Amino acid sequence: MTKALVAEPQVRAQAPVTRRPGLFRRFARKPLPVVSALFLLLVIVACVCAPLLAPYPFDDTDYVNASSGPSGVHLLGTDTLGRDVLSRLLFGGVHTLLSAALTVAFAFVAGFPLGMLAGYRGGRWDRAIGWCTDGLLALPPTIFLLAVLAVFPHDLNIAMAVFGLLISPALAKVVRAVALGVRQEQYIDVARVSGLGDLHIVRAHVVSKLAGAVVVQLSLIGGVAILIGSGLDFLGLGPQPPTPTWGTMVSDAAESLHQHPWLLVPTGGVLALVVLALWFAGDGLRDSLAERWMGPPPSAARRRMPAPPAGPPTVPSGPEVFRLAGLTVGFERAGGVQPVVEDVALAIAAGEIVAVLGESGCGKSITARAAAGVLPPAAHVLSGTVTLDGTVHDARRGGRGMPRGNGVSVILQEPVAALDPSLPVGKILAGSIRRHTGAGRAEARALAAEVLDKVGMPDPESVLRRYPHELSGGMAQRVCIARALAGRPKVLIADEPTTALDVTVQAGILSLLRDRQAEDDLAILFVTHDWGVVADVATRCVVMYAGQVVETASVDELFTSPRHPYTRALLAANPTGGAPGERLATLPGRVPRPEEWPGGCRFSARCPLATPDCDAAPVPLVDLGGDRAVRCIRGEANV
Ligand SMILES: Nc1ncnc2c1ncn2[C@@H]1O[C@H](COP(=O)(O)OP(=O)(O)OP(=O)(O)O)[C@@H](O)[C@H]1O
Repeated sequence: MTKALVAEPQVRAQAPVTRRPGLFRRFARKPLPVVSALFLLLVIVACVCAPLLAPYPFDDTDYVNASSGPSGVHLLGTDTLGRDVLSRLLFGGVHTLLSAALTVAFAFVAGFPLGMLAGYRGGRWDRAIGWCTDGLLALPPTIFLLAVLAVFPHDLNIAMAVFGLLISPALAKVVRAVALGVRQEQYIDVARVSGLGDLHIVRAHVVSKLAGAVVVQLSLIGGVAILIGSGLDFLGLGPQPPTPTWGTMVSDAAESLHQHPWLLVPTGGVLALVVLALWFAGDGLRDSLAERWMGPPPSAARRRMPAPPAGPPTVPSGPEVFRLAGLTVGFERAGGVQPVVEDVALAIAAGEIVAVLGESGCGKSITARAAAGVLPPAAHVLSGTVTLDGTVHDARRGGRGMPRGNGVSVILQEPVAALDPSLPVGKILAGSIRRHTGAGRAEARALAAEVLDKVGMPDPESVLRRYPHELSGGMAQRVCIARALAGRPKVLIADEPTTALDVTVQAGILSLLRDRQAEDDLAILFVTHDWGVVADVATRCVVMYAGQVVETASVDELFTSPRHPYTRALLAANPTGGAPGERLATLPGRVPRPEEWPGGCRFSARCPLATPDCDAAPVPLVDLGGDRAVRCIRGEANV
């Protein structure tokens, strides 16, 4: 069923899908990395095929031509014993490159999972892994390698594998730093709330962002390993003569430097060139990986006035499905944790849209995010419970155990930021669908097209192939809604989902949410600071001020008989309610910052009805019966 769009601009929808070149083609456009990679490939293949390609055995001596320069017989000349330099470089390369490959492999196997665990999990994992990696980095690698070689004489492979472990913290720290950053992206929070497991999120959303940094780090480690391994060979600690390695060849060349300086050119040259080529190729590969998901920045979102109310919302029905109780959330400030929302409680019935309203900084988003379990890392839930379908979950543990995706889902203010920029829409949606339905790849893609159709997306097949930055704000928000609904959630938490959108797009998204609420009996917690939106979609309203709920009521009651002076002042300042030419009332002053909250009524400094009694003691939320409650000492009298 395709819903008609409400005059939503489809400029980007009609643009042809940009086909991105694959990784190989992007890499092929970079001359220096390409030449470096080809050179490396040539060296590796030549070394591996040394028994076939080398013109002479590595220990074959030609005394007549000893210490000769390049010639037709010996392309790179001979050493002091008349051994062919090219042949020895080819045979020796196997040892040198193999030991470097072992270093890289051990560094990766040890460093990548540790860094990922520390960065993605954070907290105790991060601290514990940080101590281990710092301890490992503090070990002097040279002394350690000499000790290993004392136990396993001349076994450079074992020594370099140990070196891989010693240097793995360098990789772990890079992986941790990137994973830590990616973990804080909105699309990770949203993926978690849409029910995806950690393993899936790491595989689908984190690993791709790490690939570039890991490639560069591994190429650096590889280069350093070649140099360190050659250094150990140079000192005679590696394989013994006549077995060639690049390090022993440089050592031989250094010994005869005055008599036969040419010998240092091919031996030292190959070492330097291979290391440089490795680093250049690594950088090029990193850039090509990054280009895969770098698109033009999303167009700046415009904020406009809302559409006028479109008639009464669907009448709520059904039993309570979601309840937030005693929620207090704080942020660390100098001197301790400062609460920014306090003792917030609200409930939503199936098929009901509850709006959370208030000025900027009142705590609406923090409340919604705590309800969804997607608070910023710096936030601490000090108390509170989230009850979903009768089961109580501890909000201090992020509502751990609460069903995500098919229980609670979330959509946020910036739809493009909530979508992983490195994945096309099809993959983003299919991931959620497969998680919830167990469908195979092809089936999940077909279902993804269906879900997009259900949220009124024109030409779903084409949208599935697009990347987030190729979508308009309205289309991206529809994709977010489609993903949020893919698991058939009971509760949708919408944190200002239309604020960043154009007014016509806003109307389309609101109408879509109303449809889903009515047809799927969806309970929606809708954060907004816009009375127009409240009138348009909400059935009940929770007004917040300075971190507290100050009034709750049905939307009709709130519009006709607001009880709290703050609600009245907000309504009076509502631009959609003003008559043309009439001066709009403004709300003097500002919301006090959490550190400035007074002991009594938090609104008293701005309240026209304030008396000394208002500041005497904290004001409780008074139940007025039915849906109504108000936090004002005048309580019921406040009419
Ligand atoms: N990451 C953060 N670090 C520190 N304090 C924060 C952080 N995020 C929010 N706060 C504080 O928490 C309080 C509530 O913020 P919140 O974002 O919930 O307000 P809001 O009502 O949703 O405002 P807006 O409509 O502007 O989003 C504010 O005082 C704000 O300064």
